[in-house]
Amino acid sequence: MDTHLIKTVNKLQDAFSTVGLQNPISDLPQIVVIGSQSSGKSSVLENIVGRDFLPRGTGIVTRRPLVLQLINRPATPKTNGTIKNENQDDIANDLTGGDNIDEWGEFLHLPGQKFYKFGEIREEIIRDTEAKTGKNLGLSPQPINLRIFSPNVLTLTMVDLPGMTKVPVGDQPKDIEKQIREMLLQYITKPNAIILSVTAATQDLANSDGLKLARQVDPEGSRTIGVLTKVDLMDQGTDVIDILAGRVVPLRLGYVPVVNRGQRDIESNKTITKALTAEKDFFERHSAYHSKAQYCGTPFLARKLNMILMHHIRNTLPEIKAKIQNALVKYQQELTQLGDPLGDSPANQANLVLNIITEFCNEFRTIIDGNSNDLSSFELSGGARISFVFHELYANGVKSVDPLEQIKDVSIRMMLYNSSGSSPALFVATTAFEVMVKQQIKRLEEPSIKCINMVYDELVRILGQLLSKQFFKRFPTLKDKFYHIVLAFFKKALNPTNKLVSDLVSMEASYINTGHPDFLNGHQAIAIVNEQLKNKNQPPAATTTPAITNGKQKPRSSPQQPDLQTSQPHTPTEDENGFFGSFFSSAKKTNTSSGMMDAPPQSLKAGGTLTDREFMEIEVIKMLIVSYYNIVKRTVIDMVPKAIMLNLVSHAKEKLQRELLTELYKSDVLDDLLEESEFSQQRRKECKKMVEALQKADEIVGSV
Ligand SMILES: Nc1nc2c(ncn2[C@@H]2O[C@H](COP(=O)(O)OP(=O)(O)OP(=O)(O)O)[C@@H](O)[C@H]2O)c(=O)[nH]1
Repeated sequence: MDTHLIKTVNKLQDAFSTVGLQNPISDLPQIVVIGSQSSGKSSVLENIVGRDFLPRGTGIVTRRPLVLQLINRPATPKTNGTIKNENQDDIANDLTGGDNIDEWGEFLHLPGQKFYKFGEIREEIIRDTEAKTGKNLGLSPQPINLRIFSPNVLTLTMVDLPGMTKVPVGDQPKDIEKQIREMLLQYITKPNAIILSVTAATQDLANSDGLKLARQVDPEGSRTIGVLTKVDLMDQGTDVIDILAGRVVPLRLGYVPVVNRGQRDIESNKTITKALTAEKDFFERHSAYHSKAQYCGTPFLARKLNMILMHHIRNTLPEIKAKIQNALVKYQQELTQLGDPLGDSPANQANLVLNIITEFCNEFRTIIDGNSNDLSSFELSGGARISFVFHELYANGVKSVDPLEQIKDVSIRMMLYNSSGSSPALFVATTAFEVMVKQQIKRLEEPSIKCINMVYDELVRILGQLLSKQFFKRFPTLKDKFYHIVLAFFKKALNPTNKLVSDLVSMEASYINTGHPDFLNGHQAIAIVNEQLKNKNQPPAATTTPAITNGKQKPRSSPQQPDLQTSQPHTPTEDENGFFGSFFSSAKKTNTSSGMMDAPPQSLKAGGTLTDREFMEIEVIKMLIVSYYNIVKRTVIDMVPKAIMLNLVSHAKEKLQRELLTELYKSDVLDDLLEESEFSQQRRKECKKMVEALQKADEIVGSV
């Protein structure tokens, strides 16, 4: 093989292996040898490879495909430090099978076994062929896979195939011709196969089986080279000049006449080197060829192949160049992101910390305000999540609190008794209403505090997002510090926020503004309830009369109170007219029966059937509670988010930067803060190495 081609490919392969990229030219065309039996295919292949390792001879010799992978590997440096010359052992290794530690063969079916003697490779091919096909000329499509490692070969694949034959002999099946054709087609149909169609010059070219088959898969002849063997065996006075001139069966890539070793040469162990010299002499001395001797013989065939391979490589170069360029851009970008290694200059360090703090805070504000560059279209982020907490979670949480859920009619009744003190009340007790509504307002503190915690969680989430930035990967200590400082800052802001929010709720509870324009006044409430009472006392219409709860209407009957719908309408007695009517009436009954006045029991409870007045009082109170509660709900839904924004979110937006600067922008901590992570240091080295290697690779590709 052309050493220039080998060197070029090696350079490209080196360029790629140093940068760890998949080598795009590893896929060089396969060279496939086809032709009639004994036309000299194996001989041609051997001459091209320059090694004597294939079984050759008369009759059918190649009976299984031989897939020969040539693998280029660098020569082992000599102990004296000089690199071995590529060709220095060329002759020594010939036929004799002399050992060369840099060249060996390996069979797929004998993994791990290295064959340094090429004669032994041939023996193994014969042994394994017979093992699979028997000794009696049988054929098999099962390939023998052989890899040859050498500094002197191109990494490419060559395939030696059984010769085409028509008449079965020995153990061969009747359709041997068809079977072989199919076997060959499998290999030559691949578009990257270069077909070496071998025909003995002693044979009629028009009947060449190899050419006919090649034309089937390559009608243009763009990848078929005609090889004419046994030119030395032609009758005196005949030659292949007409064929070479394209006057017989023209081929775009032309024909190359060669002279391989004859059977006698093989038997006398003539070396390839000697055979090549003899071939050269033959063409130079032959009267028909001597003027065109440079276009004849194995070296010219090898050059032709090299040219085709070079052409292929040139075609692949733009792709290689693009791959190198892309990788270069990628690594250069990463290198820029990693930044330069920091010098010890305190001014540099301080500047960097300042920049990181500024960038962090800007980004933090941007995320909260929703102006971030990487806005997601899949999920809510940053400020939008906080807004969701306020307007969905918190607002709905507050709206769902039912003030009457915890207020039973009996407790209202009890409260009414108690709030009127020792004198019977004249009308709806304001005190009872206020006491009850205040208790209910206090219940709004819990969802409000929960809302603060949810917003806090969102801030921590944003913090996590920001800490995943590249520069924090580079400085783990700085990242850690940021985390703790910012978290502590948020936590500190929680206290005034909690205080402000609970104060807001307390404010609501501290003064019940019955003069609020939206508040349902007592008269309206009484009118509504009176209407209900009227309906109640007119059965059966009363059965549909609802009581008002939390602004909604629901059936009034409940287990805690007598079912007013079923109790008979009654005229209130004198006793029952007071708030304590029921109680006194029952107490009186007790006293009358015992005939004496006992001390009141330890625990006194209001009981007995509700009077209409009590019913009215209870319903009015409930209605007022619901009305007032709705006003308070609206206020907290409006105010609590404002309080959280003021003391937590906006506070962070405004004051976080100062906090970070106070804590981090100090000369005595800079050294520790900016200690780079192992990862960054390592990665920078890797990237630098890659950039250098890629630049070199780019140069190499440019020079090919
Ligand atoms: N004199 C002479 N003999 C040749 C030439 N080429 C091949 N031979 C002889 O022809 C015979 C067949 O050569 P091989 O290389 O085994 O041919 P093949 O095409 O591989 O044979 P099969 O694999 O059996 O089809 C051998 O005895 C070779 O020595 C040549 O150019 N000149």
